Amino acid sequence: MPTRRTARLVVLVSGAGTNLQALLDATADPAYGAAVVAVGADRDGIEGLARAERAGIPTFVHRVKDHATREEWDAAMTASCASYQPDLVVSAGFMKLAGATFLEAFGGRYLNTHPALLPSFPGMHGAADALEHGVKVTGATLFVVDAGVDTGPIVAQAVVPVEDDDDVESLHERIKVAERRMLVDSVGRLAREGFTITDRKVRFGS
Ligand SMILES: Nc1nc2c(c(=O)[nH]1)N[C@@H](CN(C=O)c1ccc(C(=O)N[C@@H](CCC(=O)O)C(=O)O)cc1)CN2
Ligand SMILES: NCC(=O)N[C@@H]1O[C@H](COP(=O)([O-])[O-])[C@@H](O)[C@H]1O
Repeated sequence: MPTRRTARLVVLVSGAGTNLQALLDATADPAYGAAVVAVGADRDGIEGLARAERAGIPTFVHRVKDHATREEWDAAMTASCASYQPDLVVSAGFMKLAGATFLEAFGGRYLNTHPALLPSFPGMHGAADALEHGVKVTGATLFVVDAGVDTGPIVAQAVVPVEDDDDVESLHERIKVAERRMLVDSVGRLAREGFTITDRKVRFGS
């Protein structure tokens, strides 16, 4: 990881892209230390891609159904990401699991933000699963993606309360407020300070 030049980020999205927007807003300040150089998606017509286009950031889309196999889709995602020479790839609401080819190219520098306090409530419905379980606090986790599902080394976590009258939407919105702050703070630090991973412990600094 560079600690002096501006780090190059490729951000992957599948939906609204509010986490992407938080990164785009932060990177407007050169002192942040990182720039979004491309945005990738697994589907067309999403607000996340529109946010990138409005910001003048190049985009790419690879739909699984347009590829003969999941491995070919994974290779296409890998090639498109690699063409932008990212220092970090950030999955921000990207609803596809990365395969072996992608992890071979970007393992150790592929980050994902998840709407629960991992290792509790992994998968696609972190906020709903936490609410259904009846926990009193939940939150968001930024981690370095590995071959498992939401099992990688944890970079940062943010805690939010669960209120008695929460539904999934109100809880997820509260999580997303804390999540965006955590994502922006942590990605900036990773870019400016570098990081090491030893025995699952992620530490800032090189
Ligand atoms: N190899 C990994 N890839 C990714 C991880 C990960 O931990 N390991 N995290 C994700 C994001 N994620 C939750 O945080 C997540 C995304 C998607 C799925 C999933 O089962 N997706 C299905 C398709 C669902 C759909 O398209 O509607 C799939 O990939 O076939 C689970 C967890 C980023 N990638
Ligand atoms: N398992 C992946 C997952 O659930 N990701 C979640 O999707 C939301 C995307 O919001 P956004 O599109 O507004 O950034 C975020 O809360 C993110 O953690």
